[in-house]
Amino acid sequence: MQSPVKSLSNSNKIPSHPPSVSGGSSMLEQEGGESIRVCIRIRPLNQRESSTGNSSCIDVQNPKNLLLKMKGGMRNYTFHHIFDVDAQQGEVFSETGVHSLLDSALEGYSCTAFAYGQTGSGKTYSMAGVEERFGRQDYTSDETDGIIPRAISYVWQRMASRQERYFVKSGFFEIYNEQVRDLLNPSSGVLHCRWNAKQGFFVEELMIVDCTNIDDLIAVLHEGMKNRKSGSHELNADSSRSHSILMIYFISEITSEDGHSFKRYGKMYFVDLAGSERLKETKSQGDMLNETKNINKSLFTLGKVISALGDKKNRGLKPHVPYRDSKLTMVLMDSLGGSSRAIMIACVSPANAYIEETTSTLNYATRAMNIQNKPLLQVDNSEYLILNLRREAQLLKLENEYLKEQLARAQGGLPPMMVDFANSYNESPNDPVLQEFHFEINKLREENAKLRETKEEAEKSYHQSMIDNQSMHIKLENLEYSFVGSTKTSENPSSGVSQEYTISTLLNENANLKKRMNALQEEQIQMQFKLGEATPAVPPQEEIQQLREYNEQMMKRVEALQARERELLDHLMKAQRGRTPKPK
Ligand SMILES: Nc1ncnc2c1ncn2[C@@H]1O[C@H](COP(=O)(O)OP(=O)(O)OP(=O)(O)O)[C@@H](O)[C@H]1O
Repeated sequence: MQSPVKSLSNSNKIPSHPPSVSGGSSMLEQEGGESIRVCIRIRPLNQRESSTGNSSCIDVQNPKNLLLKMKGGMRNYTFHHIFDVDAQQGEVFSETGVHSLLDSALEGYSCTAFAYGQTGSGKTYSMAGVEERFGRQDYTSDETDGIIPRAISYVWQRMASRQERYFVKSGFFEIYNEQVRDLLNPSSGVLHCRWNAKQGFFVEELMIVDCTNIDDLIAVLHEGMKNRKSGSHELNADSSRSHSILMIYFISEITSEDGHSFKRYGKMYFVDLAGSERLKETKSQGDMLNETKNINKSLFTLGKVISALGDKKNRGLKPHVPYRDSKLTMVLMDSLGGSSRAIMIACVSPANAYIEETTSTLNYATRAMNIQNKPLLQVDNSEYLILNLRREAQLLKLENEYLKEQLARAQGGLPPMMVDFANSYNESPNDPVLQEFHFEINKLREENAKLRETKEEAEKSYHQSMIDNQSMHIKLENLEYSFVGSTKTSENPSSGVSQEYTISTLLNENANLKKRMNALQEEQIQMQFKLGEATPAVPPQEEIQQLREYNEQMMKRVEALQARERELLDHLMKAQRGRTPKPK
């Protein structure tokens, strides 16, 4: 496909750093969704309006607030951005945030920019530029170019600066009198709108062309604009009588260092809606009257959809949204309350004669600000696989860090919480990126197994300390028992009195030891209780060390007691034989 358009003039050069979409009022909502960014554009009063004595009924306070001068007083409106009458096309392109949408489309998201407003309010001018220029063979780009030609130029520059390889495809259709028509292949007649789980609503048998360069895409725009249904009426000599939808698909192929590639499917829709108009104002008759009725019907359905989605009462609920009531709302389903990122440009005339239409547009736009979308990345299956593996690797890394941290704190405890990764992924695909993930996961698994082993050893050593304590306790019990026996023996009047002091000292010593052993046992029970809990409680190294030292101390005391016992028994025996050496 050839086009006379080569590139945008220097005066229209797009800034290299696109402005943030969020600006002051964030596009991202706390609830996890993303609201539609709504901008208002006020066009200048036209000649007809000025000559009939109209004045402006809109007072722009600042880029976010405007006052509407109504009969009963002023009404304040707030939007994400307001373009006053003197706003230039380049400014509209940058401040609407279309840049950001295009960048998202290149990342694999679905995005939509749509223009809404009364007939003659500047929708086509904002979206495409001066309509009549598009049919001309000598068309060259200039500053009247609207959002779409600028977007094409911008996105082509962006693609050139990115590493990924992109395949660009495009289609252009219109909805006229509730019938879908292919703007690139008008002879194909009426097309059907179908639905499937993967794509949602889509136009069946629509011509989709490959665009290998910027000119191909510009040519799609020109061809479609030329074929679009238009008519002349009281309010607009070149009025679009249909809703037009230009679709641009960006299929990106990302190639990793090892040569593996996977795909992302991003798309950008530009929707130029037919005007919302009052029949009496347009003075439509015949076919045009029917068109106007149909336009209003589909816009009425769009209004119902916006109301259902934007009504704060419906937040968190699943209200009935009448998407299926019109072709327009069917094809916009994904853009409204779906998985797209979206921008609405609501165009208004400042003329006080149209204050009713302007009020209606501003109210419509206000409701649209409440719509929450949940943008989703469109990727192919292998990408999902990689994302899952990445997640798995991340979990293993976390486990690994946890184990290391626990080991650093202590040389004991229970095995950590286990995640059953073994069954979570059964495929062993051949491609290198996936293999690399498997390799990394296996490495982490091995490392984790080793860490667990070390922990188990530390745990065993801890348990051994416990067992030593217990056996020490038993020894002490036995020793105490033997002393109690000795005491009984010492009560024998023939045994003498000098040993009384030694026996009571030993008994005191034993009682103290027993107390300490009970305390130790108590500690041990608590430790066992801790170990039995779901959350692994690892006894700190310090604690184990203390237990060991305590064991050693007790061992010494037991040995001392045993020596004392031997000495005492010896003393008692000698005393019985009539020789009574003094105890030490
Ligand atoms: N901001 C603007 N600055 C200068 N001219 C404008 C501006 N907006 C619109 N116009 C002019 O006003 C006329 C009507 O605009 P346009 O065709 O874009 O309206 P529309 O909303 O698309 O109408 P319809 O719904 O009937 O197609 C055109 O001649 C257009 O060039």
